[in-house]
Amino acid sequence: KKVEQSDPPRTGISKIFVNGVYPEGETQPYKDDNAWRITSEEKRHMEKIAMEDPELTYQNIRRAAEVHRQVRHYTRKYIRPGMSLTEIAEYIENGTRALVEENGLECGVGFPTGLSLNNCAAHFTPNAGDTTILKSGDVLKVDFGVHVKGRILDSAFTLTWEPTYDKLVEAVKAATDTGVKEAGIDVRLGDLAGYIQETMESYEVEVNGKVFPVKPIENLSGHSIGVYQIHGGKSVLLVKNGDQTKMEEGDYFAIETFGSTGRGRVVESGDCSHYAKIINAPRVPIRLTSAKSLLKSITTNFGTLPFCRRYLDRVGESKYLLALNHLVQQGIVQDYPPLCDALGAMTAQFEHTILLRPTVKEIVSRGDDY
Ligand SMILES: COc1ccc(Cn2nnc3c2[C@](C)(O)CC[C@@H]3OC(=O)NC(C)C)cc1
Ligand SMILES: [Co+2]
Repeated sequence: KKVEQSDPPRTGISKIFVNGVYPEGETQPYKDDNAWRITSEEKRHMEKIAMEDPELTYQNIRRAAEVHRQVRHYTRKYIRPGMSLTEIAEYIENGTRALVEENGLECGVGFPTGLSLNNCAAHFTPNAGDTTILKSGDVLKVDFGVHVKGRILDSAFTLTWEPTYDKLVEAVKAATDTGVKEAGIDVRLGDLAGYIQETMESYEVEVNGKVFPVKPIENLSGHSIGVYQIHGGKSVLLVKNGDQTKMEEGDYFAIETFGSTGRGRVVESGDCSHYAKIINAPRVPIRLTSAKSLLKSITTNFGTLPFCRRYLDRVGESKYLLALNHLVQQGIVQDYPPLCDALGAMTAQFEHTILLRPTVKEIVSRGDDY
């Protein structure tokens, strides 16, 4: 008998997909490829190897994607104006941890639950004591991640409860779908940015009789994703540029676009919540004892995955700010403050994770919602 998901979502996904086979995402053939990659014996063989290698297998990222789809399905119904951002974050994180059957660094939350409001576009999640309450006129970007064996599913969507900014939301959803559609092996990042920009700029939003063109946020980007590494080093900007770097076979990409009715540019603003160990940080001796022990806790609990202050609270750390700022100063931990456009601007985001498989492009985070 098929096991159904509970509400709130708490049934481990392996109890539902008992044979360990998770749904393949939407697949798209690579452009002007005339099906060569699908029929090529060599490409199919390479893919077969990827399927079998436990590290490379697509089952890890597909399991993370199924968790993401089920958690966001319930979350969209649950989030209501009047709720605090903290209870929204905890709903998403509790659901994610239960469904992925969190287990140390084997599988769990991929990165902090982004809940950026209105002019803020990214890297905001509440710290302890944050009393922000969601309002009906807010435009909320929900950006959360799930990882299985370090394969991070990074996907995001925008929620509104009034129609004022529907055109902004539509513009960004369309721009992200353009990015997904035009992405492919050997596609230049600078060209892909141009296609995204073109779609985004073909929209405008009318707010109280005033018309605003939708602008891509020029200093935000999509990015490649590595194993336990949210940013794999390649950035997909949102405005046309000359970056000749190509997307490559085997790459995992977070294709995300951000639109704004404001300047189309973000600046760091407000208290930081998001942090991550710098991958190949210099091994400098740490003099400050509290910083030494905090670093040990970060390495144990998060490795190189991004974390936030609430996650430090949760694993029992306290009075850690001095030590944390010391690790940032020493270039061991990177801080990621909230990224916001001007006050009064409204921003929206949509994001999918895509796999550039040898034979096809797989939009692994695609659901019936977006
Ligand atoms: C510390 O927690 C995180 C969580 C996610 C990321 C993933 N990411 N990496 N860069 C970005 C992101 C976000 C969170 O997707 C939002 C867009 C942002 O683009 C950006 O800044 N681009 C410039 C380099 C041009 C990074 C850190
Ligand atoms: Co994201």
